[in-house]
Amino acid sequence: MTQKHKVVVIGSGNWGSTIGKILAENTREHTDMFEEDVSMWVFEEDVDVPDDGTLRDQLGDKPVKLTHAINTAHQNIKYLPGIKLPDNLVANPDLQDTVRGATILVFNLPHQFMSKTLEQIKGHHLPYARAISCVKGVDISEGTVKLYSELIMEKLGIYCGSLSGANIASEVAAEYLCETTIGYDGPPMDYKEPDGSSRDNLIKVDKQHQSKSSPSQLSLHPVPQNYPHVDSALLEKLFGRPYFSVRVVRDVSGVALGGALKNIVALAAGFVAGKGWGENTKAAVIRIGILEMVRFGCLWFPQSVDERTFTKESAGIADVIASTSAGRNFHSACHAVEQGVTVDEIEKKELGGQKLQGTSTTRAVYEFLDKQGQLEKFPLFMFVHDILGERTTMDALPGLLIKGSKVMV
Ligand SMILES: NC(=O)c1ccc[n+]([C@@H]2O[C@H](COP(=O)([O-])OP(=O)(O)OC[C@H]3O[C@@H](n4cnc5c(N)ncnc54)[C@H](O)[C@@H]3O)[C@@H](O)[C@H]2O)c1
Ligand SMILES: O=P(O)(O)OC[C@H](O)CO
Repeated sequence: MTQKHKVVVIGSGNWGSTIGKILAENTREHTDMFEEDVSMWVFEEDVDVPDDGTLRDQLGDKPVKLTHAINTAHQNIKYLPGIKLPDNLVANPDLQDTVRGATILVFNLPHQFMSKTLEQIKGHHLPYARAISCVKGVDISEGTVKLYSELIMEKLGIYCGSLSGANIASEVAAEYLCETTIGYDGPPMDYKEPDGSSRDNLIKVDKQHQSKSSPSQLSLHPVPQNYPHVDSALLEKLFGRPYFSVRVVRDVSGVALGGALKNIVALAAGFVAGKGWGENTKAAVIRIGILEMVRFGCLWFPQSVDERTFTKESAGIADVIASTSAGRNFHSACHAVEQGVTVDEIEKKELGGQKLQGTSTTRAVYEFLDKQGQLEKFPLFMFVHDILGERTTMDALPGLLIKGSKVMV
């Protein structure tokens, strides 16, 4: 192989910076396969410098640009404070410059910002780049439901897998052992054509990744032969760390969907905790939530979602467990009930600019199910939506759980 992969991260929040750290640690260890520097696109903003002697020596005591803080102090002082980032993780405020020439794009943004970001990237990336989406959410538009891995494929015309798991960012950044799942089912003919840039050599990808409501076929440019193959072995080298155990599976949709829908269940669990109703009630909510996650996958991603992903992989059951105990969605829902305010208010007040994914996912999923006339099959998702919009109260939950205890997949 004569070429090395150029890896970039798009997004620099709590998880974006953590994944950036992992990638940069690995590109430094595998310089035979990857360029050592990893560029990270940062949505530029002015940030206050924490009252810390070393940081103040490096950055001063006036607000600074976030990119300057990351590239000087090697710390994301706003979204991942207290964690040392490798110095080969290079913050870049210019999105198009970040993706230029990159062969592996890792998307790690709150889903709210994805569509606009993809519009800005279009035409500035390599046609044969490959992508991994770490985004937890779904895109609902014109009556269809799409995963962000799909949206990336459609908007940029490049193959995209997904990464999701029980991965509370602060714990991963502190290097406490955890697992993750990567869904990747890239085209088998990826490297057969010597000239990857030739338009004549497009590869057709057929229904291996698409939801029922999306187009079933996509034409892809093969990766030139002189790059290391993007396959499960390469992905394990790029993402796996002694503290971050990676399993690669083929169920891209199941992995992405697990990460998106568990946030609705985490909100429900948080509401229960806020009421002080205890672990049995929370367990009942989790059980029904998992059934609804599986049902959603089976209904709208029947060709691709493997039901077992939800029960066997970190992207399924393990993520539900972590998120219903310690995630931001869980804590925000809990505090909202305790303080008698909305979850949106808690997000603004307590999260320091971080973005909840569960509230907008709940609203989007509800809107989609409503259009499909399928709401009654998802009583817990409906309940979370109604609590968020103050259309019902927590007193309705016991009745729902008793009804839900008879719910079968
Ligand atoms: N934080 C976690 O523990 C965690 C773990 C696993 C997966 N995830 C998922 O990773 C994804 C990214 O989450 P995160 O935790 O890195 O982000 P975050 O919640 O820390 O969000 C803040 C990010 O949004 C950016 N931002 C703000 N306004 C923007 C705009 N207009 N355009 C573009 N970007 C803007 C900020 O610069 C910052 O990088 C989400 O889908 C999340 O569900 C998060
Ligand atoms: O903090 P949350 O609720 O966004 O959850 C974080 C991760 O998704 C947990 O795996």
